[in-house]
Amino acid sequence: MTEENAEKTPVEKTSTEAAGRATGLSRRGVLGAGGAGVLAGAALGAGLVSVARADDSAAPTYGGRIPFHGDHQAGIATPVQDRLHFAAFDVVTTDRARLVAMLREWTIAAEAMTAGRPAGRGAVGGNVLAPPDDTGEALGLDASRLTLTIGFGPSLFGRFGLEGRRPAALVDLPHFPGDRLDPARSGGDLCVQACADDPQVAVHAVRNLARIGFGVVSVRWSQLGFGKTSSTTPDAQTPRNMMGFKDGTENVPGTDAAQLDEHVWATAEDGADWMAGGSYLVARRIRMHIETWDRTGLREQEDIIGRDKGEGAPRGRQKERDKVILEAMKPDAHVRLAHPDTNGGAKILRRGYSFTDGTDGLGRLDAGLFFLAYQRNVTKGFVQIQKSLGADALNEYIQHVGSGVFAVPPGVAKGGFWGDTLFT
Ligand SMILES: C=CC1=C(C)c2cc3[nH]c(cc4nc(cc5[nH]c(cc1n2)c(C)c5CCC(=O)O)C(CCC(=O)O)=C4C)c(C)c3C=C
Ligand SMILES: [Fe+2]
Repeated sequence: MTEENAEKTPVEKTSTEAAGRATGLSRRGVLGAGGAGVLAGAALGAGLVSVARADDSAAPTYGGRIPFHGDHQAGIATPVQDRLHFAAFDVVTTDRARLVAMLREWTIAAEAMTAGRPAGRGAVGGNVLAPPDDTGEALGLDASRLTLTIGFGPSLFGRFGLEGRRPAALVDLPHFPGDRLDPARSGGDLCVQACADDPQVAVHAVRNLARIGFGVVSVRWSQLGFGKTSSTTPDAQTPRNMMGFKDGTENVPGTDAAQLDEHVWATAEDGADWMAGGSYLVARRIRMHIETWDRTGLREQEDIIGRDKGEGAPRGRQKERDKVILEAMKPDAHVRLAHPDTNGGAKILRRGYSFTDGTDGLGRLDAGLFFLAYQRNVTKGFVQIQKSLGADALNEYIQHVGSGVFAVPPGVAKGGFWGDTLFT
């Protein structure tokens, strides 16, 4: 933890102190600018309202602000918000200096937007002959606990003088049986994970980064998510996925420093000194055959998962948090195969979201789970567990259709920029 963040909860609680640090007008401040209202508007609109709790069990704390700076990027161990906009980018320039300049600009914009301020000089009030710096759709909205998390894909490391800097842990994912990966929904040189309680805030952030990056990056694919399917706060109510089951019961808690160090945060000894304090992200778009699932009997559904549907209790137990008895589950139950005891102790921090992208032209919902998982070692984490899930009874009801793997660098210190440990 940096000195500054050491005494703070993940959601910044103070208003006056942080307001003093805010450099620009808030989104609300811009709208309400005029006379004495400006200062008050700046403090409020920067999203600096106090929130009673730092977990995600409370009603959405629109306006809550999650600090951008720190040893680790926000959006990994911090409490999971309700909405996602994830985007993967191709770098379209061959000029390293332009890429670095864009990362600096992105960082400044990300600092502003996660604090509830507009990008650049804002959406209004500037030169009327020039396009505004900010696209404007988040004017009047609070920070909404927005987090922006950047990652670098394997394809970035063959260029820009980064040859030899690719971490050994950033492996290409192998082909898994049943994969039907669409290249148009896979890969990417960079990714940005935007999470917020308000979907408009998340979409606004990605849109403005894409706009700033024009000529340097172009969006390769993106995914919206509407309901978290995991939690980093075990005391909070566990969310449900599109199959109706509680999802995220057994996850790495965002407050458990020992587990985070063991399973999530990379160290210099892991092979890449620039990744110390970072993590590795696996993203998978997993389509669910919802209609088939909905015609499956309740007992069979519960056997497939290995937990009951109502309470989320493991097979043979009563309560969600009761210790699992793997032998009480069918040999091909999802939880049994994914459990650390079946995988040499492997644990990943899941942070996925449900998605529904309309229908597929055959009258079926194009819905599922946009699976996001952070880990210190992709081979020992996702790859190990996914291999084990080759025997999963759930496979009859799901298909992996998109994929990406990214090195997520450590957090940014004040005055630094996204990826500075890699590029400088
Ligand atoms: C490779 C990793 C995993 C993939 C891919 C995956 C897909 C997937 N999972 C569900 C639903 C549930 N998963 C649950 C638990 C669970 N899943 C994984 C890993 C992957 N899941 C792990 C590591 C665990 C925890 C195992 C444990 O330690 O007990 C559960 C149970 C509740 C919970 O603990 O989260 C559900 C439900 C779906 C629907 C899905 C693909 C669409
Ligand atoms: Fe799972």
